[in-house]
Parts: sequence; C-alpha cells; structure tokens
Amino acid sequence: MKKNKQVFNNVLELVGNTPLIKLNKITSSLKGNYFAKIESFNPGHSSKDRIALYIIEEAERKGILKPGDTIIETTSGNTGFSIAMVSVIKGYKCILAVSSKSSADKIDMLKTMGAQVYVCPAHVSADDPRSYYEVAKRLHRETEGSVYINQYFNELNIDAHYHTTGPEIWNQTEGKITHLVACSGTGGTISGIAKYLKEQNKDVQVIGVDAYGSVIKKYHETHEFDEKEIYPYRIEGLGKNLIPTATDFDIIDQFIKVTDEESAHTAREIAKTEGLFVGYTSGAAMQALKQLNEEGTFNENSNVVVVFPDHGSRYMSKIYSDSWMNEQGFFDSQHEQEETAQSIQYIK
Ligand SMILES: Cc1ncc(COP(=O)(O)O)c(C=O)c1O
Repeated sequence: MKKNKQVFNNVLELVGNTPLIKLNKITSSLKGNYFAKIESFNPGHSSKDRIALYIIEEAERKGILKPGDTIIETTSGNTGFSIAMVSVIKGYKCILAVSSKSSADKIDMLKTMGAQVYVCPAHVSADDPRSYYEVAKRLHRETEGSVYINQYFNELNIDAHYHTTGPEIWNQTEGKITHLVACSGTGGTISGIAKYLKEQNKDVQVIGVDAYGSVIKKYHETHEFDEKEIYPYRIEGLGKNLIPTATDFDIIDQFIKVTDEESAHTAREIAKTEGLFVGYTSGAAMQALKQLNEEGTFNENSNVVVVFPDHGSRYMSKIYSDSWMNEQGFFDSQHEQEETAQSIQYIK
C-alpha cells in the first residue's frame, strides 16, 4: 500500500517535529518577536519523548537491547512516561524507581503504561541502598540485558536534541533565531539545541533558566559547587542539587533564575493570553523572557525562541488548582483569589 502520511504505523512516528507558535499577547509589551516550541505536541506530551526514543534506538543500533530486554530509569516525571511509552511499542520491560514523594496519580499513570514501579523512601541519602538511585543501579546490575537511561549523566540526552529539536528550530525560524531561552534540568534540551544552533550561527545567544534553590547558575558562573545554594523549591524539572554531565556549561551564555510564585502565575497567564495549556516550567521560561526583557537583553530585531517543555494537564493538582496556589501563599491578595473563584458559577 502506498504510504499515506495521515496514517502512522505506531505512536512513536509522531515524536518530534513539534510546532513553533508565535506568541502575541503575552509578549505585546516586550521588545522583539517571540516564538514558542510547543513540546506538548509530542505524543507523550513532553520533550522527554525525544530522549527516550533516541537513547533506546541508539542502544538498539549498538546491539545492546534486544526485544524483551529491560529499560531502567529513576523518575516519576515526564521521562518515565516517555520511556514507558517507547517500551510498550518496542516490546521492552520498563522498570522505574521513583521516590515515595511522587503523587499517586503519577505512579498510576506509569503503571497504566505497563511500567514496573519501585517506590523508594524519599528521606534517605542518595547512597543509601534503599534510595531510588541505588535501587535502579542494583536492578541494572542484577538484570541481564538491561539498559539504565540515567538521563542526568547520559550524553545521548544532548545528542537527542542536537539531532532533532535543534535542526527543527533552525529550519522553522529560517535561520533567523537570535536568542534561545530554555529551562535546564538535566540540561540535555538546552545543550543539544545550543550546539546545533551555534554550529549554524555562533552569535545565537543561549540563555538557561534555573530555579532559586538550585546550584546550576552559580556553577556556570564560578565553576564552584555551592551547597549553600540548595534549598527546597516547587518547580519540577528545572534546576538541580547536583551538576549533571548532560549539561554542556560552556555552550550556554547565561543563566537566569525565576521564582516558584512568578512562574506559576505566568503559566496561568500563558493559558489566558495565548490559549496554550502548558506546564510549570513553561511558565518559568516565559517568566525568564519577561525578566530578560526588563534587563534590556532584547531589541526590536530579536527573534527569540522559548521552549515550552510539557502540557498543563500534569499540573492540575498544583499550579492549576486555586487551593494549591492558596496553600503556597501564591495568591497575594484576597482580590486575586476572589477573581479566580468567580470564573466558576454554580447553578443551584
Ligand atoms: C517539565 C520539564 N521541564 C523542563 C525540563 C528540563 O529539560 P532538560 O532535562 O532537558 O534540561 C524537564 C526535565 O526534566 C521537565 O521535566
């Protein structure tokens, strides 16, 4: 049968080639042109589909993985979902070691996607045999024919974005991009895209978004790992309490930090202004654009691409819940709280 582009052989054929959408209203008072790379258009609703597929296919190419083998990772987040999805299609077992802090919803989601989930105590040190890092390492050692994805320390994480997201952004902007702004967690997204873009045009400015409570920005500036920078924060997937080797610090020009509170409000603002229902780190990245604009980073000729990594549906009990926002103290005034409450009217 002739290949019909409307019909796909399986869901994995839809990974990548996400749209770049112009931001209009939320950026109306900022200098320059703004475009968002909407990674929730991946079938697993996040950018992590790209690394799951790429790393697993690399292992296949190298003959490390055979059908029926096992893929192991330590995450309850987007990467876990993406690995589970790829494993279903390709016929691998998927083992995810997650922290007991993970919500029941997330664990159920992974279980639904066929993963074997090990829930490990959250409040033990990383080198404790019960920690999710150690459990994953032990399962990897004990399971013949297993691959440990280890996204924070796997350079294929960078390669995945170098070969996919980077060229997509270059082509979608017809080479006119001047600035890339992206959150940095493992650092794979920003490092891989930056490497590709700078090979095309070394003048493209690359700005990473970090969280208060994370060591990344300070490490970039001083090469010092400063434990004093570390404290708990709420945004998931952004910043870190360790230095990932999946971040190429030399290729990133600058880091900027954003707060939990402003990022949450900005994510809600993106939905209301652009009709894009995106995750918490998309709010963080957009918040970074506002701060960079204030600092005078952009001018009328700037063509800024911002990466929105995932979909808002994963944050219903967090930033899109008024009671959660209230519990965090993110509604500064009674007025703000009443205003959002008024958008729901109960007819009795
Ligand atoms: C929601 C979300 N945003 C942003 C990131 C950051 O992407 P990267 O790990 O490629 O730096 C992650 C990764 O963990 C994520 O899950």
